Amino acid sequence: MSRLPQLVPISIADLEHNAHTTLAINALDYYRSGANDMQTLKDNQDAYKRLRLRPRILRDVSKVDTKTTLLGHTVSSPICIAPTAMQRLANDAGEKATARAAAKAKKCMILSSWSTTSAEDTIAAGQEIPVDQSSTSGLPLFWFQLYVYKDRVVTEQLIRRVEKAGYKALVITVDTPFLGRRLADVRNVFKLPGHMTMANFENKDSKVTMATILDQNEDSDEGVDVTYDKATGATKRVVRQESSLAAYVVSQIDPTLNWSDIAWVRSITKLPVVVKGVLTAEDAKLAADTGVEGILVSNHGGRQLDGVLATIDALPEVLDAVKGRGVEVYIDGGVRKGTDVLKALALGAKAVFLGRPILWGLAHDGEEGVSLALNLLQQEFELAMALAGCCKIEDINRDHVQHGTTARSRL
Ligand SMILES: Cc1cc2nc3c(=O)[nH]c(=O)nc-3n(C[C@H](O)[C@H](O)[C@H](O)COP(=O)(O)O)c2cc1C
Ligand SMILES: CC(C)CC(=O)C(=O)O
Repeated sequence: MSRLPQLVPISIADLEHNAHTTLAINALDYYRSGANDMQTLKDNQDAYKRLRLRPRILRDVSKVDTKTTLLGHTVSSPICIAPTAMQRLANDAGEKATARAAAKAKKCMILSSWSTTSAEDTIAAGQEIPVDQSSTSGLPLFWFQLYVYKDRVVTEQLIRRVEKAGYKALVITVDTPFLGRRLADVRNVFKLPGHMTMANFENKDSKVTMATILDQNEDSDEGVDVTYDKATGATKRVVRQESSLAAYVVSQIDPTLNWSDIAWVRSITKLPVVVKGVLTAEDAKLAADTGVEGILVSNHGGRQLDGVLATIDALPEVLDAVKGRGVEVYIDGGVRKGTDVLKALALGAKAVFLGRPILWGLAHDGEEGVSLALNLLQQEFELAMALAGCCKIEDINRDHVQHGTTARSRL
């Protein structure tokens, strides 16, 4: 495959370009893909482009402060890191590099259950970064993303470990009873390279190892390719394997998950709970009824059910549904520019979470690359705030954004 030259990155798009030139194809495809036609993947970004900003002028924007709070913790900015599995595919330092960059920027990072570095080692890497604990401009914050295993003992053990390690919230992913069908991963028969592990499940007491699944998958006869011989016109059916991730999810993740399980998790931990993957008013109300502290409006970066709303289009109904219920509402999916962050906050999101931009940074230059991705977004956001007449997060409101391209007075 011919590779394009690298760019000196000055935007997330440049970092993505560079990742395309350096990553091995199975990692690149795994990271960039959405499910099926990838309609939702594309729409997540397009929907931001359909919104227009309404700036205010003459407001003394010489100083812009982006600090905010997440479930009572002050962080430097509402720009946060979404959980993405298997970060060592991008760079050998993987989740440790991301944690260090998050800590340096005093931002919130959510670690995936399916990280290639353990929960303990990841947070320890972040905690190695010296921080002034009395700082009022924000502190690093680590949350843990939980996949609920069929085996509730495995799930509970993991919760105990992350509580002990110092994670401050559990983010339960609720949109993955089965893995969405990402065609490139099926074609590539995606596998985690042998020297990497799903590090949270490698202890000797746990029956759950990726190796077990890979072994099972070696014998699997799922998936068929049809090849066509031009010379003879003959077709041949070639049996091949599925993406090992899909097999892993089927074998381990509980598709019976329902609201009573969210209540169960709440009953066994003192950590606040965020549900990740809510897209409708109906489910937002149920989440609030269950007593969760946060909702992350997410379509999993377009990787699960293709054809759902872009998250920025789903956000208003979720916010309306839980208004006055004391639940914080966050968003992820398609955030690539500072103006996207401003639009999401103007519509009412408390914070935005970045998935792929962090992976592109990691692939570009490990910890430095993640810092670069965070800094580029942060600088763009500060500039967007200033140009829209906002000095602090509380200044951003619903009047700063509108749907459509027609002036409001003519709507
Ligand atoms: C490669 C990759 C791996 C992901 N792994 C997880 C995961 O382990 N757990 C999870 O809840 N979400 C996972 N997600 C979804 C992200 O948390 C997030 O919802 C999504 O990436 C946001 O969209 P964006 O990539 O456009 O920013 C993953 C996304 C990607 C791209
Ligand atoms: C291991 C994967 C199933 C993690 C994930 O959520 C994803 O790839 O989107």
